[in-house]
Amino acid sequence: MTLHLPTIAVIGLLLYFGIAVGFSLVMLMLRGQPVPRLWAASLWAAAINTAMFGLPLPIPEAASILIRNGFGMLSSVLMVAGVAMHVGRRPPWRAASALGGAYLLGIAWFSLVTPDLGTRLLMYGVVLTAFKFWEAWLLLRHAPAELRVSCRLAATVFLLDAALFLLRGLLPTAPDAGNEVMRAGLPIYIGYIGGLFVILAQTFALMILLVERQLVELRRLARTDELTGALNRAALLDDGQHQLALCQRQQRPFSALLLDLDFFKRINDTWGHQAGDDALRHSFRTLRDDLRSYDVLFGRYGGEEFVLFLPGVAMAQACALAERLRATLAAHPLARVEQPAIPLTVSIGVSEADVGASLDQLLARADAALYRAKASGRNRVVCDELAAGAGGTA
Ligand SMILES: Nc1nc2c(ncn2[C@@H]2O[C@H](COP(=O)(O)OP(=O)(O)OP(=O)(O)O)[C@@H](O)[C@H]2O)c(=O)[nH]1
Repeated sequence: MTLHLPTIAVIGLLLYFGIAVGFSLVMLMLRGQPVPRLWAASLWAAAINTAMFGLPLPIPEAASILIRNGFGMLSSVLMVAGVAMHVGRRPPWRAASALGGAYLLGIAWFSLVTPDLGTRLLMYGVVLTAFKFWEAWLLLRHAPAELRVSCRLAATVFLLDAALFLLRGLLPTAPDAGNEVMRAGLPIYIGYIGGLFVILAQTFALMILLVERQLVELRRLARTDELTGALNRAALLDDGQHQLALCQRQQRPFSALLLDLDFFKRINDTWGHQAGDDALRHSFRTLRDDLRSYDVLFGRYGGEEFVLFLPGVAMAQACALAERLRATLAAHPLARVEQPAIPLTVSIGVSEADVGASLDQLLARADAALYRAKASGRNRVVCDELAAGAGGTA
């Protein structure tokens, strides 16, 4: 098989342009997101770099080498910046540009002052290896827990790419090769053709990173109440079911609080729906802040009702916590700009799960207790009388 560099470069060029176009479409789909934008720009810079490799320009060779390598470095800087942003780090613009700039100075020296293809290839291999290691390190070291799978897969591909860049850099070219790098034989073929496969693998790795992020975001949205940012009813019941089953297996107590804001309709009717929404947000945040030190499930059950599940907590402690929450909200009215604050109170029903009880039964008993709290004047806690040792508190 006879291979020569321009052939490989043309194949790489077609591949890179195809990938750059495809990724730009992905970027348009995910409009507004900076990471796909950086990666699409990186792939375009790599495509131009490859195009200049395969299709010689009518300009002096040294200028062509510098411009070509400039696009190569631009591609690497954009890629590592995108990877850093993807894992929630600040893009390392300065460090990456410094590495790219130092590399370009070296390339200028070894193309203008003492032209040496072997040294340029060595430098290219080493610097690209450094960039790929950097990207893999960012993905492995800083991946958020929920994105770990895709980050590990992508890091593996980046490390493979690093190994191929190192191989290509370290393999000596034939002494009289000139631009005919491929004359060095089979290992060089493997390095360059392997590189083409890794371009594809890297594109899929980038797609996997984006797909997992979108899935995590969709899942978060599906579990979140839009108005308050609390867990929504479906997520609350789902997680509650799971925690209740776990507590029952471990023979630990499990309690539930049903919290209902008092006279909420009056807030809407008196100060408007917007003030009602503000009151809901404020109530949730105030109660959540008071619960920060507890390992609990707290979310919006619907309308002006919230539910708190307390795994491992028995009735007496749950009632004490409910009383604390009631007092906290009563002490924190909704402050408004240049208008009187709106006082807020909450009625709370508390229940504890019996052996083998379902979540529905637990909530029904908390609801019955809440009904009694409302009937006996509101702004109070009632603990389910069926639970052992429990009593109402006002
Ligand atoms: N602003 C706003 N109001 C809501 C929202 N969800 C439910 N509501 C209102 O909450 C009010 C609840 O009214 P009621 O069920 O009569 O309860 P209440 O006025 O709090 O009376 P008690 O619970 O008996 O103290 C209704 O007017 C609903 O329209 C919401 O997301 N935003």
